[in-house]
Amino acid sequence: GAPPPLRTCAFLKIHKTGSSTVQNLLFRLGEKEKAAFAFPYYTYQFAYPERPLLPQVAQRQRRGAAQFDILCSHMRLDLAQLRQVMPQNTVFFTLLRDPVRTFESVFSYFTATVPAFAQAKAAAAVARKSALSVFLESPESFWDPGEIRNGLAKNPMCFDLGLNSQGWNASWPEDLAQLEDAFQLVMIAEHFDESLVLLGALLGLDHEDLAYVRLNARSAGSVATLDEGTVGRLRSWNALDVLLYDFFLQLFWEKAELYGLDRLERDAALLREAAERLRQTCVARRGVPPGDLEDLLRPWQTDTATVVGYELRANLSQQQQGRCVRLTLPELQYHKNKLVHAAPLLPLIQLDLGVKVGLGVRGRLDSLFTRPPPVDKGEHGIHLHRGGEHLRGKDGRGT
Ligand SMILES: Nc1ncnc2c1ncn2[C@@H]1O[C@H](COP(=O)(O)OS(=O)(=O)O)[C@@H](OP(=O)(O)O)[C@H]1O
Repeated sequence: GAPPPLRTCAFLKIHKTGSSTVQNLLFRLGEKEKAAFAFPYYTYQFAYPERPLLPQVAQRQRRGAAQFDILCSHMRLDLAQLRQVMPQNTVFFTLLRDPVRTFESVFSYFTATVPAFAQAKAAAAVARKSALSVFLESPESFWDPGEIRNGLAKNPMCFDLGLNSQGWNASWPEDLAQLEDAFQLVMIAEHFDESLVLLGALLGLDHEDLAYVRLNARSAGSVATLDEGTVGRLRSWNALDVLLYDFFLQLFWEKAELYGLDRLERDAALLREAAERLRQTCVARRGVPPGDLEDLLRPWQTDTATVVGYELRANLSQQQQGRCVRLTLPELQYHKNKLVHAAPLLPLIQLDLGVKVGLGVRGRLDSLFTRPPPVDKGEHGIHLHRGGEHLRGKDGRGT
């Protein structure tokens, strides 16, 4: 018979954990299943790092759908609002990565745009040291916790999870318990394939559905080698992310044992084979520098990190091309594509305020990615990219 429909799900996309790879998989699945996406009305993320989620939700596909099926764009978590947007039976899941690797990646990618990092970089130029080492010598001296754009400068995973990420606080155990309760699965990037197998079990997906290529990876030259001292300083600066990760890593292995460790390894191997087949079909060259990539497949670059991509095979059939382009399509292009081809969008969320949002006209959508964003701090509490330089940067709409 027909496969069971995809379960309704919300993926909290945490920066620099491998989240674009998971998101891409959800986009492809959702498209195939004609799912109703709750996606950001304006751009590729929901008001980040602010948290007014509701007014930012728009949808496409399955016109007249009574509810959303998938949500997977960047936001800073606000569980209450997320629960209002998504139906009650939604599967919540997210992905964590080793906190040292995560922070190194966050630092490298956002050096110029997170103020605390930018200051360290300026100081480093004078001291002729690396920005990261200067930052870690005295992070407090660069870090103004009152500045929202510094959210990613300390415990970035906790920040994206909506926690108080600035330091130890009394509500921590309760916050963790709440997350454990809310998320049916917390995947671990260091066990990516095993994580996907568990996700597949949760959402009713098979190996072919779960095949992926690693997206949004930096070039080897952009990745810092970390000595032992640096690792220690990174861990102590991001102590809450370390606690968070250790907690969910343990939980991950408990889930893995319930699934059966042998079975998990077997299924992860099958998944790797499926992924390898897909790569063989699609990819001519991996690790391709941005200059060699066409616009459509070039991942967003920042001033301080080089992000590599994929060159597709030349002789693909039209059907293969559709599949392969989607497989390697970067986050911003996937969103843009959805937005541009989404006409007419449906007004979906009726705010308490009695204001209807989410209804767009085609012309406005088409220009979304070519003109500066509307700076609307206005009536409906929509704070688009307020102060979020890196966010503007990632859109490629800035300078
Ligand atoms: N499958 C898999 N397994 C392990 N690691 C992976 C995977 N896919 C992506 N990555 C790494 O994740 C980093 C990109 O994370 P995100 O996509 O979350 O970044 S972003 O916040 O959306 O910009 C980026 O890390 P760095 O290369 O260290 O920057 C990717 O290499």
